[in-house]
Amino acid sequence: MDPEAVRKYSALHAKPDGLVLQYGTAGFRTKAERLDHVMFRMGLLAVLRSKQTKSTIGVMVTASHNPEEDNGVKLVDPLGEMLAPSWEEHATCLANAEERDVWRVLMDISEKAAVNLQQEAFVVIGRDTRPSSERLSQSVIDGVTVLGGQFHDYGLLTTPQLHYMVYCRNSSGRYGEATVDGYYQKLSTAFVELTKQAFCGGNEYRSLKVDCANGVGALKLREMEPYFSQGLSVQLFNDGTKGKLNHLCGADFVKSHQRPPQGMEMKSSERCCSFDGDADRIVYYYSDTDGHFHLIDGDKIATLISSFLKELLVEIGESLNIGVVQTAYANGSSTRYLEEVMKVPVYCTKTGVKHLHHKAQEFDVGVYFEANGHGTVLFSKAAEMKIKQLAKELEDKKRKAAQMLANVIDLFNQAAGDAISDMLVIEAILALKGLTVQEWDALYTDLPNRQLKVKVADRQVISTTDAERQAVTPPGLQEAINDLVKKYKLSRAFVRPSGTEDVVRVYAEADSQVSWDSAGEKVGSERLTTEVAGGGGGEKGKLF
Ligand SMILES: CC(=O)N[C@H]1[C@@H](OP(=O)(O)O)O[C@H](CO)[C@@H](O)[C@@H]1O
Ligand SMILES: [Mg+2]
Repeated sequence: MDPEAVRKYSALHAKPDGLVLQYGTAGFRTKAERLDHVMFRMGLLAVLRSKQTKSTIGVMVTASHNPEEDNGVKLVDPLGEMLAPSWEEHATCLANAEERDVWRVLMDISEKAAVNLQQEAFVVIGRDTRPSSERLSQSVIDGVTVLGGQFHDYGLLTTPQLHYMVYCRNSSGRYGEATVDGYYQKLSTAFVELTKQAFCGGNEYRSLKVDCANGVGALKLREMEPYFSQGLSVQLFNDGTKGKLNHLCGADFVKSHQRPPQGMEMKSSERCCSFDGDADRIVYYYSDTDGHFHLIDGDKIATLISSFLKELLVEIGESLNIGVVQTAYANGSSTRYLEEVMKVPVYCTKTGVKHLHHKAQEFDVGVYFEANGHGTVLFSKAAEMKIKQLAKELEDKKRKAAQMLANVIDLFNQAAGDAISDMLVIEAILALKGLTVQEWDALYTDLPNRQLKVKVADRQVISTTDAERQAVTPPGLQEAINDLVKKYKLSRAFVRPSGTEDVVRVYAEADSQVSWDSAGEKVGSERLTTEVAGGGGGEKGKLF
């Protein structure tokens, strides 16, 4: 650790004057050309975090579903989870430090977090396919090396693959082998084992169209296909050979526009899905015989998965508890179905995977999904041990259920939501249960809903409580929402400041198309833009 070297290299990755960025819901995200200094400094910070935790730390260079010109970076903690909140603050502090203060801030962080500077450090790095990502990940490496950290650069990876690598390395290989081949092997073996019994019924379910958002998911799915092709054939669209990343395609586009991606040839009743740009989200959809588009989002994915898991848990007859975690964006119909029909407890957390992940850890089997398709299932260590033990011991029928659960545990990415892993789980469940995509969709009917983005002068004037479902400030806002919502059946609306974009998000749902349009429009444009934004920089809220 040489202060002079840090100063010298830092100057080569200088911070643009006056630029202030914040470590948000998913790390730093902005236009790629503003991020060089942030990358270098996150390399430095990853070394400190690695020393402090005496573990391998991950750095992922991606801006997920955001436009190709953007980029971003986030750190991955030892068990493959998101960076601890206190270190998010250190990250923001370091990213915004003036050039001359960088060394001092590093020392401050080391002192506050009791980092032993003599400790060795190891950092693993992954990146998506954006044109800027290779250069920016080189800046991360510069930061790591100048502080004397060791590193392994995995190059192109999906975000969940990087989380997987970190988890593997910190569990001495118990979770799996920390290579892409290890990832492919682990998931594919579990998938093939799980679906073995399904094939007696023929192969009609076994093909799937995948929109890869022109992102890294295309490369990785293509590499992986030979490992699982005996159980599933995938046809890739938007594979990056021509279109632009996330442009008119990908999970975020499909979910927010509720229409198919460009470049996908959909025939009626075919099962299709979309990944986002870094392949940690997935949504399914199909078009019916009348040509109507049907979206199957994260809520319906959570429902399918939890009903499958609940049946297996009942079958093995152990008292393992299961819980489903959602956010305020979950469709009211999904929550009602889970609670009232399936009798599974449902919990609501703030937006952002780290909140859901944290809550899901409280259960033996914790299912969490954001409506936008980011999610996974976590199994407690005790549940995993018990299930794997029962898979060897029990009499026939119960053993089969325990074996299925054991394979499901291996198939889910326990570190992060993962489009590839979720896709394989869903395909296995549909095959095992003999469900068509329409039958899955028919589990319940979504309440019509709408999201608006509203640009306001200062989005932080809005603060919320009750897992973001109630506005606390500015005064009067919640009362106005309540008055509106009262007028419509089964309706619900809330506003919150986005953690990733400079906008306020408005959500509204109600029992008919007419109601939600007017409710959404009213909450969105009238109240927010005229009163909350205070006339300073507010634009008319528009549907997107
Ligand atoms: C409504 C919505 O989809 N919000 C997204 C979005 O967060 P915001 O804080 O709403 O900007 O980006 C997050 C990170 O990708 C994701 O976790 C979350 O679900
Ligand atoms: Mg993503």
